[in-house]
Amino acid sequence: MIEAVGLTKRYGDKTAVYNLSFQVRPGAVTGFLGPNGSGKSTTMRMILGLDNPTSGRVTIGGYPYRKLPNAPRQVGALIDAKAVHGGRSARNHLLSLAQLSGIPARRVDEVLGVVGLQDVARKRSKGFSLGMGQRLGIAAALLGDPQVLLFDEPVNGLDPEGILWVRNLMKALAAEGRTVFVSSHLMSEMALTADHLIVIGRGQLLADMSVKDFISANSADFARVRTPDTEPQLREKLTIALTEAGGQVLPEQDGALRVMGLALPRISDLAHEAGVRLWELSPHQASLEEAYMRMTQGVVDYRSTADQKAGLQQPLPPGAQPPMPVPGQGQPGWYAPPPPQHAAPHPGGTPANPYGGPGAAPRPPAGPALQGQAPGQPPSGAPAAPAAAPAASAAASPAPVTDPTTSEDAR
Ligand SMILES: Nc1ncnc2c1ncn2[C@@H]1O[C@H](COP(=O)(O)OP(=O)(O)OP(=O)(O)O)[C@@H](O)[C@H]1O
Repeated sequence: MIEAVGLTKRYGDKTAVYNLSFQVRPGAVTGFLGPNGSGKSTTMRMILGLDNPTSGRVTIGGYPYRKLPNAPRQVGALIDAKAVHGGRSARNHLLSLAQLSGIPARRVDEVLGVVGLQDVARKRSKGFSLGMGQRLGIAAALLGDPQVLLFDEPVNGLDPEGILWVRNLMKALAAEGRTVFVSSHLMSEMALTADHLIVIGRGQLLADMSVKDFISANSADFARVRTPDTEPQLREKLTIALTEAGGQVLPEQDGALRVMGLALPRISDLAHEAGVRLWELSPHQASLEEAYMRMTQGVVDYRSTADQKAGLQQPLPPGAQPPMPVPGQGQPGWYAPPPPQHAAPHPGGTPANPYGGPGAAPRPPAGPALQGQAPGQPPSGAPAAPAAAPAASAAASPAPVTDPTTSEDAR
């Protein structure tokens, strides 16, 4: 188990992580979510002893990483896939890591097979694509057959097939009873991969709950209602009737209405009483991505400006929120990792039922599980303006001897 208590990291007057407390348990994939610059990598680096906390502590199995007995066999990590000696072959890179940690050479070939790099094992890694580099980083993390695994943005640069492979690998590792902690800024990916979520914004804890609880706490049900396109006055009439009955009504981009706070039968009755014919009345559930965006919207450091001239972002009516697409998520299925240069048959996905139950009232964005300071209130020292890109690099740090992402030259 990984346990952080009051973890805080300051770089000068920049507070990267503030008073973070959480536990990452074995037997589950725990997703570590947050917008860019929210402190995920900094937290991971502190877990691995690559950065010292300004205050607070973080332990693995009760020990700080640097005091962990036989750390390379207990903890594996992918922090920066680029931190590899490019002149070495993938196999030699892994062999040198294995030697340093007393891991038998045969394990190198095993992990090369697991990540699908066996056919390019003798090629220099500097010729590797981003995705192949990620696979090599994952191979290094698996080298010691560790019980605790940390992956920082492991799907970066991977194609859809690679993303599915990583997803299934994480799940398989957790199913074996290992502790799997994986960071991402993509809620959609984490919703498919993780069992539990830790969400941070500007270095602070926003949520710590199971994916199931996150969905039920944050995915508001709503109804889509459509009146005849040919009679706009009916839409207006219905909007007034639904609003007077306590519903929240928002326009959808295609001319339909999004109605929250009223059950479907009630909407139907109100429409009937108002003499409004309906062309559509259907139950929907706001996507998890939308719930995550709402939760973190006050704590995003880097935000694009609208380019209305280019038509990239259309202005919405006053008070309206942008409607989101209804989710249709694919079902994961396990298959062996293919070599990166060969396309494997994609197992495809059966869309999950995207519809929630009708009529439930919308819940507040972060719900009861929202923890710590409110989003949008940064800790002292956290600037509201965009900061410089992180300078953190595993290669430049006093790394533990088997940190798989550390350049061998740096050791
Ligand atoms: N060595 C450093 N010196 C100064 N500031 C740093 C350093 N490392 C990180 N930061 C700052 O701390 C904040 C958190 O950075 P961090 O890389 O941990 O975020 P992140 O959530 O991993 O972001 P991303 O999703 O973009 O990788 C950022 O504002 C970053 O600029």
